[in-house]
Amino acid sequence: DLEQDMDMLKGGLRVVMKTDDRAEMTRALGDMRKAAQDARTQTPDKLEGQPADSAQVKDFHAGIDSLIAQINVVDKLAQANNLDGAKAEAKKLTDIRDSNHKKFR
Ligand code: HEM
Repeated sequence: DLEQDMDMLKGGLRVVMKTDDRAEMTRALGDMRKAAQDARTQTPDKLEGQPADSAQVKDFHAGIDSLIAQINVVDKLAQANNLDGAKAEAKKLTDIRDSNHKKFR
């Protein structure tokens, strides 16, 4: 469920910010991408009962999509073994998290 996906994102982000191992970082990013893709199929409690084509549901999907896009940016840097660059870009994941939590949590 959505809570599990969020917990996966949290664990993954912690690894990304901490690790100095390229393989470990890319694995964590893969887990985060999977969790985000699953979250996209869920409905937050706040949006329960909203039609699938409502502005709020679309905005939720857009928030998840921006998270996945930034995960991909971080992953490209990690793949290139630029772990410092990856960590710098990973800080933007927390901005995306915070702005979306304000709206949907
Ligand atoms: C790296 C990014 C993110 C992290 C680390 C993160 C982490 C978390 C955590 C730890 C929780 C609490 C889960 C629990 O109750 O056990 C949570 C809840 C939640 N998050 Fe995120 N989150 C992220 C991004 C997002 C994004 C992008 C969205 C929406 C577009 C979002 C929407 C929500 C919602 C709706 C809840 C409440 C879940 C519920 O209904 O119980 N999160 N998140």
